[in-house]
Amino acid sequence: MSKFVMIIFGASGDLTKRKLMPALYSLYKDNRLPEGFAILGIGRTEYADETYRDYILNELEHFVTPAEVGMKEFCTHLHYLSLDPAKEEGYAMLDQHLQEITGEKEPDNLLFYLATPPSLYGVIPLHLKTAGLNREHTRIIVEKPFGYNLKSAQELNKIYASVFEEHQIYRIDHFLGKETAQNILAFRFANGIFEPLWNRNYIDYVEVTAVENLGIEQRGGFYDGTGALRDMVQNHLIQLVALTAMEPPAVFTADNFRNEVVKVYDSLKPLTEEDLNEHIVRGQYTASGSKKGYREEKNVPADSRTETYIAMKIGIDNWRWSGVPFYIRTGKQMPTKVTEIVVHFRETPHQMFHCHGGHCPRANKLILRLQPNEGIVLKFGMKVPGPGFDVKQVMMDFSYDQLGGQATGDAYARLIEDCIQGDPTLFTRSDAVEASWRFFDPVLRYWSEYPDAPLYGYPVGTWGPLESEAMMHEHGADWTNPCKNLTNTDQYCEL
Ligand SMILES: NC(=O)C1=CN([C@@H]2O[C@H](COP(=O)(O)OP(=O)(O)OC[C@H]3O[C@@H](n4cnc5c(N)ncnc54)[C@H](OP(=O)(O)O)[C@@H]3O)[C@@H](O)[C@H]2O)C=CC1
Ligand SMILES: O=C1O[C@H](COP(=O)(O)O)[C@@H](O)[C@H](O)[C@H]1O
Repeated sequence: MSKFVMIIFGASGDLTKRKLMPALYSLYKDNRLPEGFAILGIGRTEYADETYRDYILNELEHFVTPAEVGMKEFCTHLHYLSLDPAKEEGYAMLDQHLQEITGEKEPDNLLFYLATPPSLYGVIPLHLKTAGLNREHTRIIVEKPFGYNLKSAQELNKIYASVFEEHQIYRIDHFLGKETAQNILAFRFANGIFEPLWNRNYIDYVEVTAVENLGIEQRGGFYDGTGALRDMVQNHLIQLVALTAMEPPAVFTADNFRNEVVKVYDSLKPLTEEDLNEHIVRGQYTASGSKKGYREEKNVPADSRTETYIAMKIGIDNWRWSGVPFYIRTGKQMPTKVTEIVVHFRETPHQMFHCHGGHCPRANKLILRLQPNEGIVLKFGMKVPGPGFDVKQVMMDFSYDQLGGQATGDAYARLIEDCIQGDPTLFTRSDAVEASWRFFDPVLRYWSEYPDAPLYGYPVGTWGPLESEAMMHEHGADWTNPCKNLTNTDQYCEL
C-alpha cells in the first residue's frame, strides 16, 4: 500500500487549527493513523514546513487541553505547500510535492480535505482531475455547506461525479460524528420501551435546538454570505430531525442507514405560503451592553440582512409523523450553548389530578442532550408525599459521565478515521444533500423575492426574537430553554 497522505486545502484557516489538527493529533496519540502518515497543508499564505509546524504546534497548545506530550512529534509529520487552490497551475507542483513526500512516482493513498470557503468546492476537484490526482484509492472530504441552494448542490454533485466515484466522496457534517448524535439511534433502536411510543399516537411535538453563546467570531466574511439557514439548518439540524424521525434500517449498513435518512427528507412536508409567512422566524442579534450587534462585526455590512437566528415549524408527511410538528431553531449569541432534542409526549386523555401546591401534572418529556453535559432526561409526574394528590414533575437522568467517566470522542476524529477506513455511513450522500436543499430552497427563494420579509432583532444574550415564542404559543407551548450556564441536568428554567 502506498504511503498515506492527507492534503488539507485551507490549511491556514480557522477550521484547520480549531478542529482538524486537534482531531488528527488525537488520532495520532491513540495510534490510529496509518503507519508513516504525512499531512500536507495547502494555502496561499506563505509558510515553510518549519514555520507551519511551529504555527500548528502553537495552536495545538491552545486548543488541546490539558496540554499533552507528543504534539511536537506529531508536527514532524506536517508539510506545507503554498499555492492558490483556485488556480490550475499549482496542481502540477502539488503532484511533484506528493511524490517527494511519499518517495513514490504515483502516490494514490491520498485523502483530500476541502476546508476552504465553499466557493472553491467546485473548482478544486476539477483541478485535481486535470492534474491526474483523482487516482483509484484517493478520497475527498468536503465541508459543509455543500452548495448554496438546490441548483448549486446539483451542479456540485455533477462535478464530483465527473471526477470521483460516489464511494470516494465524503460530504462531512460533523454533527453526525458526535457520539451523542449516534446515540439517538442506539437509544431508539436498541431499547424496546420507547419505540412503540415513538409516533404520532403518543408524541405531541418535538423540539430540536442547537444554539450557541458565541457570535460569528472572526468569520464575518464567510458568515454574511451564508446565514444560519445554510450554516446550521440545511445540514446539522435536519440531520438531527432525521435521526429522531427515521425508520429503523433492517440491517445497519451504510446504504440502509442513508436510505432511511433520505426517506425522511423526501417526506418533509413542502412549505406552503402560510408556512413561509408564519412558521419561520428569522432574527439577527443586536448590541447589548458592551456586546456588539451583528452589523458591527468585522466584515459585515452595516445594513446586512443575514439571519443569525432561525426558528421553523416543519412537518413530516408519513404514517409515523403525520400531524406532529417539529420545531427547530438555531442561533448565535444566545444565553448558553446547548444542542438537544426534546420529545413531548401527549398528555393523559383525562386529567384526574389538578394543580395543587403550585404543581400541575404535565405531559412527559424526553430530553436527548447532545452537548454540553451529554445525557438523557425523562420527566414525569410523581405524587408529593403527604395528604392529597399533589403531582410534581421529577426527572430521571442519565449522564455520559456514568459510562466510566470516559470523555465522548471528538466528532472530527471519528469522521476522519471512518473516511480513512472507507466507511461512509456517517457522511451525507448526494441524494440526501439534494433532498434537503429541495425542502429549504423555497425559504431562500422567498427571502430573495421579498428582501423586506421580517428580520427581527434580538439583543445579544437573549433567546431570540419574541416572534419565535409566539410561533410556539400557537401550539399552546413554550420553547424548552435550559438555564444559562447549564452545569447539570436539573437546571431547566421552567422547573
Ligand atoms: N470554522 C468552523 O468552525 C467550521 C467551518 N466549517 C466549514 O469549513 C470551511 C472552512 O471554514 P474556515 O476554516 O472557517 O474558513 P476560513 O475563512 O478560515 O478559510 C480557510 C482558508 O481558505 C483560504 N481561502 C480563503 N479565501 C480564499 C479564496 N478566495 N481563494 C483561495 N483560498 C481562500 C484561506 O487560506 P489562504 O489565505 O492561506 O489561502 C483560509 O485560511 C467552510 O466551508 C466552513 O463552512 C464547518 C464547520 C465548522
Ligand atoms: O458547522 C458549524 O457548527 C458550529 C457549531 O458546532 P458545534 O459542534 O460547536 O456545536 C457553528 O459554530 C458554526 O457556525 C457552523 O459552521
